[in-house]
Amino acid sequence: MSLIELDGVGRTVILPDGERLEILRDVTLAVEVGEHVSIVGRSGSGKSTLLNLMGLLDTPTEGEYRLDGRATSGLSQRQRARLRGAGFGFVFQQFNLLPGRTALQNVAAPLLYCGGRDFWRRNRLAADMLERVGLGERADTMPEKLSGGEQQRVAIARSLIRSPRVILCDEPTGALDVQTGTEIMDLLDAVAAESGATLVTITHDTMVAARAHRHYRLDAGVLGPLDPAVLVPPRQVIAS
Ligand SMILES: Nc1ncnc2c1ncn2[C@@H]1O[C@H](COP(=O)(O)OP(=O)(O)OP(=O)(O)O)[C@@H](O)[C@H]1O
Repeated sequence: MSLIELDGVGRTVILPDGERLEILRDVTLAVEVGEHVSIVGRSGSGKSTLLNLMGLLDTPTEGEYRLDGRATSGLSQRQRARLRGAGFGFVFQQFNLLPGRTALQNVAAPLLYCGGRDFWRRNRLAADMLERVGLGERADTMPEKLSGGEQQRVAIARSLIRSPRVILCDEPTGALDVQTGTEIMDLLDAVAAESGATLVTITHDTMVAARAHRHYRLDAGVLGPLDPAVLVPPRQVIAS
């Protein structure tokens, strides 16, 4: 049994003029515990839509999504929200940090609504997470005073704070230069390996994709294998 199983999944929306737009078509994908899978596609190919489905932010209009062998189609909004909060960490291109809150407050934010023990020890957990991503000294700094790479580290610390089983990354290096992007991917790989988390990375960057164990390509909403010849080994580019 796979952790994530998409079985003939589609996502169609009805546009205001009544036209049907098929964003994803017949997507079948299985992701195992601890794997790193990448999905490469051009702008508009449906990457974010696919990631949103996996993260229970959106629902398929066709097919079935099973998480840990359990069908997600019958879940209530409340059950989906609970599973999402406990099971998934998200890392986005634009960091999505709360302005006017310190790095520590940003990292602790997912624990504000979880209740129980973790609510009361949220600041200590957040400080530990910031240490883990190399920003222990910057806990009291506002995001706007941090570099792009540092902001993404804060976002990674925030994504890890509830010990997710899956980290979903949407263009995690898209707003960073190549060197900083490489450091961020090194960090993501390291923290995922340490915690045994599964990593799914969607990107248009074949160098970022090359780091995964398995690679897919999304083309106009259709998922298929990626030709390994297009993958650029990361070290080779840094060295040149
Ligand atoms: N709710 C929606 N209503 C109408 N169109 C949508 C909706 N969601 C997505 N789309 C369209 O579906 C296509 C795929 O969107 P998606 O954001 O998944 O692509 P993407 O591959 O992530 O693109 P990018 O790399 O530019 O972010 C786009 O053409 C987008 O405009």
